[in-house]
Amino acid sequence: MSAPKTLYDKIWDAHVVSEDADGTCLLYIDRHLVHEVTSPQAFEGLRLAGRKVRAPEKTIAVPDHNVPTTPDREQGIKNEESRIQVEALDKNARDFGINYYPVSDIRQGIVHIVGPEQGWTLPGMTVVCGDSHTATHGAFGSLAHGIGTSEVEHVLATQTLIQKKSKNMKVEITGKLRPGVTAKDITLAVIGKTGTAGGTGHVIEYCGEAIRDLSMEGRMTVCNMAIEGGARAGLIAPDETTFEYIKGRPHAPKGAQFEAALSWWKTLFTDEGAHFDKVVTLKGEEIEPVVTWGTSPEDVLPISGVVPAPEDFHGGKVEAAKRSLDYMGLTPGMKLTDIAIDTVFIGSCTNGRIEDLRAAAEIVKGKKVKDGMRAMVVPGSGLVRLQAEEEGLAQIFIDAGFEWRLAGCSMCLAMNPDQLSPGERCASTSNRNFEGRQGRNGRTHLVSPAMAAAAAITGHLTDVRELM
Ligand SMILES: CC(C)[C@H](C(=O)O)[C@@H](O)C(=O)O
Ligand code: SF4
Repeated sequence: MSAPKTLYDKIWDAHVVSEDADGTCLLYIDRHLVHEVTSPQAFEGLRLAGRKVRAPEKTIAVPDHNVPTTPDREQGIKNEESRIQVEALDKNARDFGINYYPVSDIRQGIVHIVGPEQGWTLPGMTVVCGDSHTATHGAFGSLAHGIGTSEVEHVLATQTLIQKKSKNMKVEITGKLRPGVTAKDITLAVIGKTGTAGGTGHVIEYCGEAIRDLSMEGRMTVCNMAIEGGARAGLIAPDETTFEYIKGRPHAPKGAQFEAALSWWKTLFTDEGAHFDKVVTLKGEEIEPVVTWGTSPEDVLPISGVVPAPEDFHGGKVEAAKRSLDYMGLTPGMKLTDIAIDTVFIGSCTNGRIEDLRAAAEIVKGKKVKDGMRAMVVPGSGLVRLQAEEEGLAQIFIDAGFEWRLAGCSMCLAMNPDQLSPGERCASTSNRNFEGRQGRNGRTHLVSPAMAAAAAITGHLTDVRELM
């Protein structure tokens, strides 16, 4: 019998084309997702070399970062740099004959939401994109790497990627989550525990009862932030929840092909006794709704906590905490629930899926957004938007005073008109709270969709359990 393998080992081994003596491998890539920010130079490189895209049928492009999300967006993009990037993608998609969802297409949205939604992302695949949050696709038990622009060109030209294998890390969430606690709280709590470097050099497999109990949407939220924990990728073994989600999607296999795929997908789990280089365990029952207080995704505390003092930390983190508190305009000892919020952003590839909007709408229903608050809901794709309208969620948000937007990355990062002004403070369902991330001198508190909704109603960071 062969040695027991992890899920990561299995997918890796199935994709190695060749291996050098030093362990550098050439990996076959099953899906290449492309957005407008990291691809222009890559396509230009192909043009200069007179090359074609090697596998256009496995290459999928969609503009997301730079697109405005206001209803008037068909009038074009005002910012020149943004407009040029999106126009370049339009042209490159046409010239190279790849799959494309332009801004005018109802299926357009954030690349990590569109891929799974359209059935491009499947278990056991290798998926790459010139974007760090490609880890999202690991929720299907696919090995999903973020890559740089020169690698984008390499994959476009050859459908392969040069990689060294990472180590195996297991993150187990045991037991059940308590009411009001979501996938976002899990993934933030994990980073709170491991730090942003905890996963460095590793691919994380998330497992345990609390992970098994999550929907595909929740699993994508968890894997999305693997990169924020420093990992190369995040993975969850596929199961009935996965197969059910995939079945019938436009690009998923059909009929006999589905059955054949299914019999392989069912082998995609970590064998009994397989070796992990690092193991982290959290108890599901002990996870509370969390928020970030600082400018790193590891600055996580339960909402019942208080703003920490620099002296609570050790080493380099003391200075970092000082700087964070200064930037965030917070005083040690202040209750987290006393932090006043002026902006709420519900969206992004972390939390812009239908389940996220349902969770937020559940809290918002019949209530009003606090006076003076700017609150927006930005569905992750045109199809999520449509579904939310059909389910009556859009109306709940609109009635409460939220702006109801078109799909895109929006206020997750300051590359489009949705930005914070200096000093503004946002409860955001996105994944990064770096300085300036949502706009120059803007302040970001990362939270779940339900927690963001609660803050929109009360005007301050709020324990969502009080509104349930
Ligand atoms: C613009 C893009 C390259 C970037 C990433 O790689 O993640 C963005 O999506 C982000 O979230 O910061
Ligand atoms: S939604 Fe945010 S994290 Fe996701 S791809 Fe867009 S900018 Fe990056």
